[in-house]
Amino acid sequence: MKTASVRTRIKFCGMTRAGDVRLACELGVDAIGLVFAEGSPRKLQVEESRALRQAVAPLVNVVALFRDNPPEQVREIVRLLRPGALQFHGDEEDAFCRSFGIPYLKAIPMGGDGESADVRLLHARFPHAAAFLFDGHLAGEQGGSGQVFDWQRLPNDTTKPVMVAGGLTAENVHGLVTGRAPWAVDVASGIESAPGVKDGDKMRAFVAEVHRADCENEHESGYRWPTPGHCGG
Ligand SMILES: O=C(O)c1ccccc1NCC(=O)[C@H](O)[C@H](O)COP(=O)(O)O
Repeated sequence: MKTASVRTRIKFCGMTRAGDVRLACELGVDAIGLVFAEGSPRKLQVEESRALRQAVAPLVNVVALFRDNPPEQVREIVRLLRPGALQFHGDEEDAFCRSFGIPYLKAIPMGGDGESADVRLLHARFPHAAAFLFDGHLAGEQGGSGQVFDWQRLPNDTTKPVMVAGGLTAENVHGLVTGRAPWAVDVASGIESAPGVKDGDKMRAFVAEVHRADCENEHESGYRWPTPGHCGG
């Protein structure tokens, strides 16, 4: 898979507190995820989500997450929050996902002992997806499950950006980034002390480990950041 990117994008998902959002932005994450999926312990009411939206720093992307929500609900969230991307975790098809006029990320459940993701099938089924998010949960189950899947099953040949989620932590994300170099990593439970309650130390450690892995990839690829000392060299 090895993406030709010098920096792995980071998304922190399932934010429920404005202070956590502010810290995530200070740590330099690329996106924060706000969950509107029914039954999730991280699900937000519209008013809560508006307060979180206001805590997001400029240039940080907001992703709204859904799992088979009715279209009018998605439209209402889009109208009120103006997210930069939508993320779908249910049985939504391409026509539905793209109908809101905002780039969409399609979550692909990788839980269980399945085979490698079939890229041709995914591209045919979701031709307008901006990226695929390979996530550790089982088909039909909620995201944010904390379950890791076998990263060998990630596709090598997709032309869309690959995002990886599922049980990522500061302890294992370095191995993922150096081994597979995905476009982006996505984490919810691995930076929490309880569902929806982010832990500042875990957030810091996660970002630091992604950065450390990016620097190792940099040395391997021969790329050099224009800023001296960027990777401690
Ligand atoms: O986080 C949730 O509760 C959730 C519920 C329903 C659909 C998606 C959900 N989260 C999606 C994410 O993007 C998570 O970051 C991803 O599933 C990874 O979660 P984790 O394994 O806990 O890091």
